[in-house]
Amino acid sequence: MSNSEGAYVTRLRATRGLTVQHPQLATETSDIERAPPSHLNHRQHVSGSTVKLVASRRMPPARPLFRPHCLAGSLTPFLCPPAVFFDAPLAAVARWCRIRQPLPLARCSSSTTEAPRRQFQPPQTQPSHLNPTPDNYALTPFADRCILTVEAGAGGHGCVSFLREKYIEEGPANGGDGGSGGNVYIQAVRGETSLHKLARRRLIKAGRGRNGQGKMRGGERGADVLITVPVGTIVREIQRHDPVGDEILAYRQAERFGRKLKGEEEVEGEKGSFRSDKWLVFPGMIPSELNRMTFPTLPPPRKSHLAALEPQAPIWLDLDKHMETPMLLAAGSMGGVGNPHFVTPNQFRPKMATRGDPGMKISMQLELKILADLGLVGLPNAGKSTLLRALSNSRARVGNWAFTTLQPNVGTVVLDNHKGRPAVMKRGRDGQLRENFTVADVPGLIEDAHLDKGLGLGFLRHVERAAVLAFVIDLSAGDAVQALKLLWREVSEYETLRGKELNAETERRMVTYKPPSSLTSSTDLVEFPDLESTIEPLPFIPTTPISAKPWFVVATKADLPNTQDNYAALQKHMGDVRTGAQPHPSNRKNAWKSNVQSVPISAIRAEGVEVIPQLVMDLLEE
Ligand SMILES: Nc1nc2c(ncn2[C@@H]2O[C@H](COP(=O)(O)OP(=O)(O)OP(=O)(O)O)[C@@H](O)[C@H]2O)c(=O)[nH]1
Ligand SMILES: [Mg+2]
Repeated sequence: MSNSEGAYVTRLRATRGLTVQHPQLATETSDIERAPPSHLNHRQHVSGSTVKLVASRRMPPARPLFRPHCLAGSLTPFLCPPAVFFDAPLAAVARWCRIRQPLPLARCSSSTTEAPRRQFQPPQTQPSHLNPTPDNYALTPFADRCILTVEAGAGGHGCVSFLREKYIEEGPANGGDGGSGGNVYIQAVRGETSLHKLARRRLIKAGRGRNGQGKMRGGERGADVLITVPVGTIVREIQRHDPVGDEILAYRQAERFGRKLKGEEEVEGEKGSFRSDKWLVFPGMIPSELNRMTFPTLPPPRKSHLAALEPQAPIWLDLDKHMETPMLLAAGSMGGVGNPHFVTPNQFRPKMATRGDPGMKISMQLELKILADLGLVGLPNAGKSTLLRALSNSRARVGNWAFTTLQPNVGTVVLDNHKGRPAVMKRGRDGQLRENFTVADVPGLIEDAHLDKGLGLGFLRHVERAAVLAFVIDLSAGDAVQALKLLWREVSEYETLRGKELNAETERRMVTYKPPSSLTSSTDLVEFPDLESTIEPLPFIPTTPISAKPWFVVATKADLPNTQDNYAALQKHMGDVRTGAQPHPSNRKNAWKSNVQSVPISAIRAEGVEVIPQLVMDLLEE
């Protein structure tokens, strides 16, 4: 790590007699040593029963990355950087600081006894793509759900204008009509893997139509917008504000029941009064003239003919296929009409035009149903991120401590780079030759993750969204069969929990059923309230049960000594599961076990990983 920007660690409050099990990697230690000086003495400030300090050039993130319960002995001021992780009770995190001195290993070694921990093993190889230093990573922004408001373009205003030429002092009306607003389209495309770009934008507006101009020139159409989302996105409408739609409804009702519309009360016959939201008048007009003016009946409210292509409200779309052409979400509104539209035998020079219609606003929740083709499930520090690096060009963060990965990393494994024969020739569901598949490396699961421990339920949700699961098991970290059982226990407990919640949710919705029209009340969305806090949670997306998904085991770190026996036991267990001698680790009846197998690999040396793409492709067809 270059030390130009300095190393950041967290200063810890001092207490006596506690153990510091030290920076685990030699690389990290040397990073700390090379870090620029500061005023702190580590002996006074490092305490706790176990702490791993890792230096990083990254500045503290703007938002907390950890939730309190994910750290044993929760840390109060919640500003943990990605670079620091504590895995045992500590006094508190005080503030950010720079380290002055190197942290000598000897001084920090244990004095009080703790539960025995795995001894630090220095890395064998030089830093490389598969054995990177902890600061060699790229954080891929990721979001799998977001709330988005789209607004179709408003129409441009009509124009009040008159012909003026030599010898024609008072020419006829020649104001052009306003242009219609831009449309909002949506398209699910291959290659997108995350909704983070949309999550950041929150509001997407199509362009407004331009106003009409003199000499009968119509306004230009507003610019359309296209929202591209990953394949497997669910779009659910939360609220809708459609002023023109409401007007059309009111107009039809008034026609049917013979009621007068707003603005027509005071006048007799067919003429209406001035409505500032509907009419535009000649700019040179004085107020008294305006008062004397009579306005014709407003033209009936209308929508663009494209509105017929909009999906029915409330919108619920399951975009699970690549779309060749975009789909219309909200059509732009119509522009206002120019003053020639109001010429009558009595009124040759009307001084009014109509304003363009306001655009429709729709608030939607977008959620990724499918995260990736392959999901890597494993205990913390098992080697998932290293495996992802070995399979793809991902630069997921790798570090020899738990919870290095805090958010899913989605990498793409290229099967065909168009430079020769594809690595694996398989056709996807759409009949096209597959060129790649995606792999999601999710944060590690720990015991009781289903009770929201560790990084909790959010990440089990990601596990649920992969088509095939790979259980990554560290052969050097104790009994591999037990580890596999523990992972399956968490996953299946989560499945049970989800089933219960789904039932409760269905019951609740059946009791408090609201017709869709009441959901789409147009008055709710005039301003943008904090939708995330106001909306009721939407129902879960039904997906295949986790235990019914195809899965296999990746036994990693097979390069380390004394791992053969562990692998042999695991292989035997897998054989037993396949033949039915042992129950499926999830203990579920309809669990998938037809072709379960284990693959021994060394991700750090990229050995054995080449069989995984073929295996995944086979399982994706199941
Ligand atoms: N010897 C050896 N070490 C490995 C192998 N794979 C990963 N490691 C090391 O194991 C440590 C943890 O690897 P990560 O890839 O960060 O593990 P992870 O499962 O992503 O960890 P979390 O993100 O914290 O859940 C790193 O120090 C890696 O260098 C391997 O095949 N052989
Ligand atoms: Mg990781």
